[in-house]
Amino acid sequence: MSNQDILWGIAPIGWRNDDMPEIGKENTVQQLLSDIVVAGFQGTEVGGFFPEAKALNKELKLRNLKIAGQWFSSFIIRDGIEAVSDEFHKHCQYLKDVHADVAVVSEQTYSIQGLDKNIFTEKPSFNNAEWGKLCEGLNDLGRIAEQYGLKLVYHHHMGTGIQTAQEVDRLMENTDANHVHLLYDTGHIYVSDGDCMSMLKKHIGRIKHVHFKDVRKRILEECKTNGKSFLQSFLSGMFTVPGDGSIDFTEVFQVLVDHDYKGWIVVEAEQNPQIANPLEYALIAKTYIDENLLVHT
Ligand SMILES: O=C1C[C@@H](O)[C@H](O)[C@@H](O)C1=O
Ligand SMILES: [Co+2]
Repeated sequence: MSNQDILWGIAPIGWRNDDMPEIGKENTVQQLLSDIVVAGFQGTEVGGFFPEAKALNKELKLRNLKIAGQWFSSFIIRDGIEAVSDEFHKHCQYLKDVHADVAVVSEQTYSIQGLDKNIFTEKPSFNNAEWGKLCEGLNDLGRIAEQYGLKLVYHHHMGTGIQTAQEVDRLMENTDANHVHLLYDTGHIYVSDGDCMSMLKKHIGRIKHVHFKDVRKRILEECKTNGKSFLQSFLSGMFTVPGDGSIDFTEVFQVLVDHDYKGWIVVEAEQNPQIANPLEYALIAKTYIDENLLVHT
């Protein structure tokens, strides 16, 4: 594997979190991007607080950084594909303008990820008609993404209708592999199913984007016992950067390398920036990657 095949990024979510815009407000885009350079990453994903394309490109160029992609909350089941397509075209145009590679899509109809509900017991499920509508709609969005030179990567997520390995299997079976790819997020599947290796091995051919999110198992168990929401769980420290939690990333990385994975691996650890200094944790992640993952390649 050559070093160019994998690009290493870190998401803005440790500095400022789109799920909770009130925390980390003091962290500017300039501060975030400069911290990313200091920590030694090659790029990031777009956060909700990022400026328009021209201004962002200038800040990126100053620091020789790249954009991997950006999250898009789709409501295909609730609003229908036509309404979503209009919005998605605009989203993809912005991503093209900032030279991104992927459009991260997550279906948010009935999602409880931002609500004050027990994230471990109250997730929604889709009925057969909703599944059909979603899969067809994602195929359409995948074709739109391609018009902008992007790959649509689907983000399975806690508290949504596509959370468990079984739900991801069904989504992969019923969408077109040419147009709908998978974003593999270690943290979400570990919290959901207690295992992150099966999904990786099963769908490695569809995985075109990766989020490295680690989980502190002891805190996960506490959050489960107390029936916490998604937001309360991450504020309690359920997630952290690779090497600081309970997931064995050497195993994960080996599978990616063995299957010649090409693309981004983005460290993504939402924590409260007032408790977990974002630059300090970015450095912990990079040191772990350099000393435990890249050392064997
Ligand atoms: O990729 C992600 C984007 C966030 O907005 C989300 O809530 C987080 O958990 C995640 O994995
Ligand atoms: Co993620």
